[in-house]
Amino acid sequence: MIIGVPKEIKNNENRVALTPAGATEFRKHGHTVYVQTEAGKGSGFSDELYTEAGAVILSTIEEVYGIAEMIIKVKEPIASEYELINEDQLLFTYFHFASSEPLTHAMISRKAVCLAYETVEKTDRSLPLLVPMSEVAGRMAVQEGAKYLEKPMGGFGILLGGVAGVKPANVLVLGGGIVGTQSAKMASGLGANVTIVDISLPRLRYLEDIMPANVDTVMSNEYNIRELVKSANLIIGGVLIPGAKAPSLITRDMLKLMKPGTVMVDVAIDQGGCFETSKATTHEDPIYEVDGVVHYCVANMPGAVPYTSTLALTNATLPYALQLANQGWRLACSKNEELLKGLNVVNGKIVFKGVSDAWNLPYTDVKELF
Ligand SMILES: NC(=O)C1=CN([C@@H]2O[C@H](COP(=O)(O)OP(=O)(O)OC[C@H]3O[C@@H](n4cnc5c(N)ncnc54)[C@H](O)[C@@H]3O)[C@@H](O)[C@H]2O)C=CC1
Ligand SMILES: CC(=O)C(=O)O
Ligand SMILES: [Mg+2]
Repeated sequence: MIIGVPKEIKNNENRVALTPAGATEFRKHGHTVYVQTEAGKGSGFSDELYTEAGAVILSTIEEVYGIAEMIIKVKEPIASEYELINEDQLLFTYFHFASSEPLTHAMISRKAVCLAYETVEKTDRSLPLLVPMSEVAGRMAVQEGAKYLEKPMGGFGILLGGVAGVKPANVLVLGGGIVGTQSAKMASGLGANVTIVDISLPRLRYLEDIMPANVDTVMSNEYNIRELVKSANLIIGGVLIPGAKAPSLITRDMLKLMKPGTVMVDVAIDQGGCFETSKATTHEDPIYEVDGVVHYCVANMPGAVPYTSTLALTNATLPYALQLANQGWRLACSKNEELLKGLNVVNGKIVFKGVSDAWNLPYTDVKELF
């Protein structure tokens, strides 16, 4: 198969979807890899390293989209890429369709085959291609939160861990999945008082068991969240209903209950966000304020730490990408349920229920397309 790796063009997105090690694996399986020049630069991989690994460097994004049967990317295509996408072309990347109606319509009209990293799902319901980036974003959420809690950055002016004789900060984590667990580990390690809320009692039970003593677990419901936001200094949003629009757990009226300078990091922004007042921001301009509350809503947080993120992401994606290249998407998806769940939009039809529900568009059972 002919594989194309474009350079990411989302704001400050320095990850790349394939490393030179991955290019070597594709070559060993008889595939041809085209990489856009400087695609790996931000992650520390020069064009020369790809060439040595057997890939061919192309100078423009148009050439990459023009030649490839499968495009491997990191982030969803942005508007300037839409017209480069061809009918039947396989796109393997994050899409987060439920947070973007224009992207959904664009991919329908391009008639491409869109296999989304974030909905590839194992039988134990884990999301193997989301996990590594959720680990990164969960950890980063605490770093970013700590930074914006500093007074000169617009925050309340509290140190997460406090010092002797002074209480630490209160950190509220919404969702105790991968993001929530990593955030809680980081924040508790710094000495903050952490509360994790989740709707899953077994998950809360597990977290209660493994977390240190400065982490509490609380059932997620409106009443409890309304109480907890009053004393929170940092709120981290990490809830997920796979493939669907995130629920708004923090409504606008709750901001009035918070202390001015409270910081809210909405990691779930890529699925539309779990705070009613969230709107996606960029690494260049990451925060804004509503009612005295600082909002950080960057949709590609791991893009800021590409050395870590590219390796973590490609460790997980490569085995799936190789299956797609070796067998083609139809055979690979019919043999592997995990990949089948990644199909979101196929040749103009929405085949993922969370996406059709998000935009009130018709749903087609993916099995009809085989
Ligand atoms: N902004 C960014 O750069 C990044 C964003 N993400 C996003 O972060 C979000 C979380 O991802 P993961 O932690 O991997 O998901 P996950 O599936 O591991 O965890 C989600 C948790 O939310 C809980 N949940 C669902 N509804 C809830 C509710 N009403 N109240 C409380 N908890 C609820 C679930 O029980 C689950 O434990 C996703 O939207 C993901 O796409 C992930 C990586 C990077
Ligand atoms: C998961 C995601 O949105 C990211 O890694 O950017
Ligand atoms: Mg405890």
